[in-house]
Amino acid sequence: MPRLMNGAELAGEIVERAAKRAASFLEKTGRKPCLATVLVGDDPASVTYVRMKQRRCAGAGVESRHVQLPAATTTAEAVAQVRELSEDPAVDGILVQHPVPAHVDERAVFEAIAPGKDVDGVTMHSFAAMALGEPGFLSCTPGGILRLLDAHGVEIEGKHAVVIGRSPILGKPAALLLLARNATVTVCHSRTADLKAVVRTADIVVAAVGKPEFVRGEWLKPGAAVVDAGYNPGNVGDVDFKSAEPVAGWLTPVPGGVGPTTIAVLLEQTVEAAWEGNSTPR
Ligand SMILES: NC(=O)C1=CN([C@@H]2O[C@H](COP(=O)(O)OP(=O)(O)OC[C@H]3O[C@@H](n4cnc5c(N)ncnc54)[C@H](OP(=O)(O)O)[C@@H]3O)[C@@H](O)[C@H]2O)C=CC1
Ligand SMILES: Nc1nc(=O)c2c([nH]1)NC[C@@H]1CN(c3ccc(C(=O)N[C@@H](CCC(=O)O)C(=O)O)cc3)C=[N+]21
Repeated sequence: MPRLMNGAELAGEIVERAAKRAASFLEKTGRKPCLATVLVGDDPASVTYVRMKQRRCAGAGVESRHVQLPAATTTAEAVAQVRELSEDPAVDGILVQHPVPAHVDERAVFEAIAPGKDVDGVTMHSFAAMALGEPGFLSCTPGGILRLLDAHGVEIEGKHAVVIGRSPILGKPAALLLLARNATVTVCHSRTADLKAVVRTADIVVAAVGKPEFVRGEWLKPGAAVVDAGYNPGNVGDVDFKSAEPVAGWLTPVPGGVGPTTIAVLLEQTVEAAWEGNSTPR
């Protein structure tokens, strides 16, 4: 039986610490740290995620301000909105919910986030910092994944980490963070020739595919640490939990694994952003 990597519990600890720092920020400046969330369109899953983030903020003494833009918003309009938030001294962090509608240039909207407010780690600035191993805001889900591994004593240095998926906010930055910790990293994607054979050699597997129960226990090296970043409709991960459970050494549940740590890192980085700069005393 694997050791379960409990993300809900770890997230609770991270949020508790962030809440204390948010309280002292309030004491010092007379205002709470503030996260602005931007949602373009009304995709029901995105609406749910944004609500979850706002609820977590409220519980930690972080204010949230929501900007809802219609699905027909143009790239220029969305960029202008985000720029406004970037210039607003009362806003400490900005999260633009991915995905935006197909006609909107998501990269352009992300780049309108001021680097000091990129608490979701989606800008080229943050990405470059992760790639170079420089300090900066982490992409939240990969940041949470590293926290989960560390909290459970999973060794990273010198290990073979296989990341399945190479999206800009998940797979690719997860690979960069593991590399910065001296793992030997392989990044797999839809054109990978023999995925099963690669996964078989992994000490650490990060599944970020977006396909329910895609990774099977039979693919795994016995004892591997398996992180399931997938979050598919019906709260189903990208790893087939049942077949992975008898083989893995460590395993994240879905729900209660990577999801809660993602939001915890977002909150932590928002409080950090508030302390670091744009704190205008009232
Ligand atoms: N818990 C959390 O906080 C978060 C969870 N998620 C979840 O993580 C999952 C992935 O999300 P995201 O990265 O945004 O998804 P994307 O769809 O952007 O990326 C999926 C990646 O998986 C690869 N892929 C697709 N099919 C295969 C295949 N058959 N074999 C190998 N690789 C394949 C794609 O390859 P290619 O590049 O070649 O197309 C791509 O790189 C989803 O379930 C999502 O809901 C996402 C963000 C945050
Ligand atoms: N710019 C951007 N940044 C993101 O971080 C981002 C995004 N866009 N778009 C969508 C995905 C998805 N995502 C989740 C976060 C938390 C849970 C989470 O906490 N899930 C709970 C379950 C909660 C429930 O459903 O009750 C769990 O896994 O235990 C899930 C999914 C962040 N995303």
